Amino acid sequence: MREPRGHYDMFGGFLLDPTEGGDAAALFMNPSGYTDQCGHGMIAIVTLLIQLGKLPQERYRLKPDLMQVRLETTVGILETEACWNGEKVEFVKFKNTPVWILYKDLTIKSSFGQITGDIVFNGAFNFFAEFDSGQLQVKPENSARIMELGGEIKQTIQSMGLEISNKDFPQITGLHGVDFINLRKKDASDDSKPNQKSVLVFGCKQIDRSPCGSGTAGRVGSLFLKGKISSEHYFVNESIIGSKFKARIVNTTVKANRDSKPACIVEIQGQAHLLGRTEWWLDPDDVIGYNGFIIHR
Ligand SMILES: O=C(O)[C@H]1NCC[C@@H]1O
Repeated sequence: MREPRGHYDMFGGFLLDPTEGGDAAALFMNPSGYTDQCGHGMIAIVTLLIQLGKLPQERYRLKPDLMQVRLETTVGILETEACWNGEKVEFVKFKNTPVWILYKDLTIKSSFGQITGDIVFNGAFNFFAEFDSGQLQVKPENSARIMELGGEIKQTIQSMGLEISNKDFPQITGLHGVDFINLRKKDASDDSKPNQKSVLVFGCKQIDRSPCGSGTAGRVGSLFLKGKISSEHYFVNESIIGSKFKARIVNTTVKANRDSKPACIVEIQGQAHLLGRTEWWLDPDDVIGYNGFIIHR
């Protein structure tokens, strides 16, 4: 996702042929390299596959307007359901890979002061921390501060020598991102308003524009595992630019990390829109554009 074709915060995915019985396969990437789970990318890819007619009509399996699509990812085959009205995909739901907590209530020192949060597995390892919106509000105007602090927190955690790995997916190690959360006051049974506004700083200090599908699963799953929310209601997470994902706990009896950790499965619902199609060319004489570049922040 490098310049000149992409930009610093751009997120992408390769659509690949399935090899393990799924309907399609996806490999996600950001400017710092490949990444393991991407919820907003899955919602986008399923929308694209259906709206461009890449999946046969006989896959209308559940109800006339609900299609089941199985996506192969680096964290296994993930089940999705898409609501297709014959013209557009109205929403996509997917069941995230099991969420579990690696480190609970970890306190670290930072230029912001002491910050306490959890390191959670949601397809990658992320550090989730709540911030008082009076002190640090999740909004585009604060993105430079959030980005810097996210990079600092990630570096601090990485230098602590903590074991950050998953026995179910040995290829996934280390911290992927830092999730900044502002809680919203609302009645838990109100399923329409956001429960929180959040932003994930991931990779080499990229700012997520989406509410982060896998991160929303990580946050909701860890709140459930800590006994802070029930599985009865939807949980709505709002991104830094105001887009929203809805989440709900759909399985509370799973175990993860080779059966050593209590885990849960969270279903995420969101919407994507197709923007266009681009054709890129590679000119071997173009010493800059051939490999692309990023200007680190
Ligand atoms: O939606 C998500 O899950 C992704 N967003 C950026 C980083 C995460 O992988």
